[in-house]
Amino acid sequence: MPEAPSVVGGADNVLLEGISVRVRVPASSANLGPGFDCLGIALGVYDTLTVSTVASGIHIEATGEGADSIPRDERHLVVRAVRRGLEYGGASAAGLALRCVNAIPHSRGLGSSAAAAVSGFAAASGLLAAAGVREPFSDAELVQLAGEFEGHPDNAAASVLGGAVVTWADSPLDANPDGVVAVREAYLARGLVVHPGIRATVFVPETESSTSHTRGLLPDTVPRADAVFNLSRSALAVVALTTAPECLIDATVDRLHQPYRAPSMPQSAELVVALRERGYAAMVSGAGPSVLVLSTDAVTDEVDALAHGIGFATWPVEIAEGVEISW
Ligand SMILES: Nc1ncnc2c1ncn2[C@@H]1O[C@H](COP(=O)(O)OP(=O)(O)OP(=O)(O)O)[C@@H](O)[C@H]1O
Ligand SMILES: N[C@@H](CCO)C(=O)O
Repeated sequence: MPEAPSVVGGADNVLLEGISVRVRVPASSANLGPGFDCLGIALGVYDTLTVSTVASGIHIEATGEGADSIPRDERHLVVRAVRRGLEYGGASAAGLALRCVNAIPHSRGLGSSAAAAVSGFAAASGLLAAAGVREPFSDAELVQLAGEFEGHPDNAAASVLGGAVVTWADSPLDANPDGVVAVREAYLARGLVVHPGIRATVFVPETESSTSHTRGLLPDTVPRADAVFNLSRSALAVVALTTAPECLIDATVDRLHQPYRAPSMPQSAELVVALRERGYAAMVSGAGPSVLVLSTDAVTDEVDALAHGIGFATWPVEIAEGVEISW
């Protein structure tokens, strides 16, 4: 089993002013139907971020998605991830200047918060490397750091590694005098080689949906038949994504989360049904309300018009490479 990195560190090195790093991070779609919390795919919609060390304070210039609503101080998700990443690498910065150009829509099931976390840790990695403090973080470290920080390693791993991913968590057990306890969740991931014929289309509504709200709609226990159903379909999803795209329709049916979330996003549920009736492997993207189609053919104009009629924009997107860091 691959080793998860250990999250330790301090803030021994204060980085000099004038170090800059640039990051480009893709959006992602989690679950891919049945693979609740364990499958994801990177999508070619990108946030770009430039982070520079400055003498003091937090300076944030943001354009694009979320620019009107995100905080411009230490509460900013990317700032928090950069700070945490520097701490993990044994350093700190007196001040940070961020330039964010955001194209990933927020709260639509396209992994914006995971991408923000990944971009922050990737920026910290670049700053540490540019300053000569340490080697850049490995992909495994980025998955662990961003997964732990943001809570959705299925999104985070896709944004780190690109392509499609399988993620899993492991809680190593530690014996202490009071008994055996789980010490810490380790987040691990492996990439899949996506069949070259598969393309992605996302249908994005104007309406937002909070992931924490729609997670709260899920039951704590499910019928065994539904669990078995999803086991077989998520195993099939790995086959369909890599070697058998003709199985995508069967491989993207889910009984663990979409049925429970459907009442909170009726248009998404309606669009998934309409697309599947037309032969497309359609599913809610992550926690919704966007809808993802994986197919070998482009969607038709009729589908585009149908989606538009119920408030969704049609975005054909590439299956993306993972995060890029330059300094
Ligand atoms: N680039 C960003 N910069 C700062 N904050 C961000 C950024 N992207 C997302 N966020 C924060 O994350 C929130 C969205 O998180 P949420 O988990 O609800 O949606 P999501 O990540 O877009 O969807 P999902 O996790 O279902 O794919 C935003 O409201 C904002 O507070
Ligand atoms: N697997 C998570 C993804 C959230 O982005 C969910 O469906 O809640």
